[in-house]
Amino acid sequence: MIEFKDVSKSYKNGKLALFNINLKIDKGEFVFLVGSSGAGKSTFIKALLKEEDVTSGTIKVSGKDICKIPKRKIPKYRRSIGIVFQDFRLLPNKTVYENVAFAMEIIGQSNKNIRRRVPFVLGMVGLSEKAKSYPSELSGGEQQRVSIARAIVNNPSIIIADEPTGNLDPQTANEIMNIITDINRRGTTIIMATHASDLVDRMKKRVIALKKGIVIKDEERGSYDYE
Ligand SMILES: Nc1ncnc2c1ncn2[C@@H]1O[C@H](COP(=O)(O)OP(=O)(O)OP(=O)(O)O)[C@@H](O)[C@H]1O
Repeated sequence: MIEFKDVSKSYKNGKLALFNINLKIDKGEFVFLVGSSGAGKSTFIKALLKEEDVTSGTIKVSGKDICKIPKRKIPKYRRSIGIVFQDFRLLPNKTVYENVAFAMEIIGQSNKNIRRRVPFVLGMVGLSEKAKSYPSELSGGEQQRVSIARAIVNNPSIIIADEPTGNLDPQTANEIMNIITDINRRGTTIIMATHASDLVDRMKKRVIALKKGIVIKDEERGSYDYE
């Protein structure tokens, strides 16, 4: 499903952020991406989203070399991936329902589909009762649930979660992990960058550790430690 082949990335200032990355992530896998600050996690994610071009090597997603996607088709490619951020990034003037519906509107889904699908995903993340609330009326955990609903509403085959529990207390973080695990069980590939060592150790999923842009560990049922 995802394949990095000899991928390196140096930024314009000469900083080498990824070096010779070779890895495959299968459909339906759950992968933690770990490493200290500056190790290259964000660059890895940006390369996958085509927000940054790599300097050399190829990245294939669902059999397609994403380096070759023409500019005008990049938005369509990005929409095949759901993204969850640490800081939620909800639209403050839209309700919970409208935030999720908006993700369907921008890809031209019919009102009929939207009316059917949005309540379903809000149910999946346990937010049916909050459909009419605004983000400012929600707890951090609830806001993250909305952002997860928005990420999955168009049925992406991959979800990228960049430190999704970073702003949440431990119990709320656990609830969010349960939701992400549930989405993974339904067949969605999950790539989650995190510093939450306790979560990584408990989940016993594949762990890819980066250090100075190099993969220093790639373990099935792995643990957080990477030194
Ligand atoms: N736009 C940029 N221009 C130049 N250098 C950059 C740029 N973005 C990142 N870097 C550098 O590339 C390296 C990898 O950064 P990256 O943001 O990928 O790390 P990270 O593992 O995501 O860190 P964090 O956990 O703090 O988010 C760092 O040395 C960083 O300073």
